[in-house]
Amino acid sequence: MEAFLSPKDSAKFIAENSQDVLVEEEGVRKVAEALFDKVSAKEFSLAGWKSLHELNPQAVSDDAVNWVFLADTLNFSFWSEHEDRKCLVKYRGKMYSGYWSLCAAINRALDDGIPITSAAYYATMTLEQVRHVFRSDTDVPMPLIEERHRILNETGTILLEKFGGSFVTCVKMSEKSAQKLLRIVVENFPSYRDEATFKGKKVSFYKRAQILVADTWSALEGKGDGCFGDISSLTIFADYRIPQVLVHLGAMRYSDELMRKLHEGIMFQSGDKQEVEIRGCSIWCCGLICDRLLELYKKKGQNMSERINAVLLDYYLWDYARDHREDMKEIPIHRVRCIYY
Ligand SMILES: Nc1nc2c(c(CN[C@H]3C=C[C@H](O)[C@@H]3O)cn2[C@@H]2O[C@H](COP(=O)(O)O)[C@@H](O)[C@H]2O)c(=O)[nH]1
Repeated sequence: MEAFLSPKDSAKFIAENSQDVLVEEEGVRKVAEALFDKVSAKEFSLAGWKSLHELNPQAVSDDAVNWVFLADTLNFSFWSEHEDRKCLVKYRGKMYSGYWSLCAAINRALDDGIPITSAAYYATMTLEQVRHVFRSDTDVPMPLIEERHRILNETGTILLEKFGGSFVTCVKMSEKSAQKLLRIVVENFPSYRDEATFKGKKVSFYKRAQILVADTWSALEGKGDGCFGDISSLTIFADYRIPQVLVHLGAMRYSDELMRKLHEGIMFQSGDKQEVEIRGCSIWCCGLICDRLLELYKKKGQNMSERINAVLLDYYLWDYARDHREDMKEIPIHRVRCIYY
């Protein structure tokens, strides 16, 4: 059976053949120049994963790795049909939305003595228990709660049967290779198989698998078992926020027909031609921004390959998108209900 192209090779093929999404070379150059001075900021650093995000685990521990595995197993589809009616989770006096509502619910459960990060627990959770743990503090529930229940049971069972119930086993098996860990995750956990067909080719994005590797690297602070020598081989994580911010910044452009569909709030299916073009071009565009950034530093005689990679660029752009919602409202997200992002 023909193998899937890697996310990087998929992105190249998609960008070369895309019709409704275009990468703007001039916009890429401008974004790289605008980010030049940001590279040394904490928002663009590995340490920012903990120092900027109070809900992320702060310790370097097995518990932190299993927390990350649970969070990224459920890290999909938080957008709401109406901006003023959405799932919110209150934790330690603060309201969280979107992806952070998931993290707040996980930490709320742990504080309540529910071992939600233990595979032995979530492998056999009932739908009612999942509804309770991930309950919203508004009347809008977290989207796709039944899928989350199915994925928890499936993933927990596999982790118990094949890896002794801990994602640390997978990390150790990866022997400090991000690509090896990515392959272990995709080969063993079906819900992470974020793949599609585009113009007859089998393409992959592996958004949750790649962010799982990246978050594991961040939780372990790039040390010990998390010292991935090939972390720069990962791409950005093709979600629904990164494309929005790339178009907002002028690095990417949608055709008039696609922009009209986005403004109408039309739902896409995972694997649709235009949805694949949005995701593939986003990955390709961010790869070019990284290349331009590295070139700008090289011209100044500085090799920044340890400080500039797609993971850190992604974290920066994702946080930027979160903090500039208002400025970006003229660029709608593309709406898909799926378990991949
Ligand atoms: N490309 C990319 N996509 C990411 C993340 C994250 C959170 N992770 C990091 C963030 C801080 C910590 O550093 C975590 O490591 C969530 N998402 C995606 O966004 C969407 C949710 O958006 P909203 O509805 O606005 O919350 C959904 O598809 C979700 O899968 C990321 O980092 N990059």
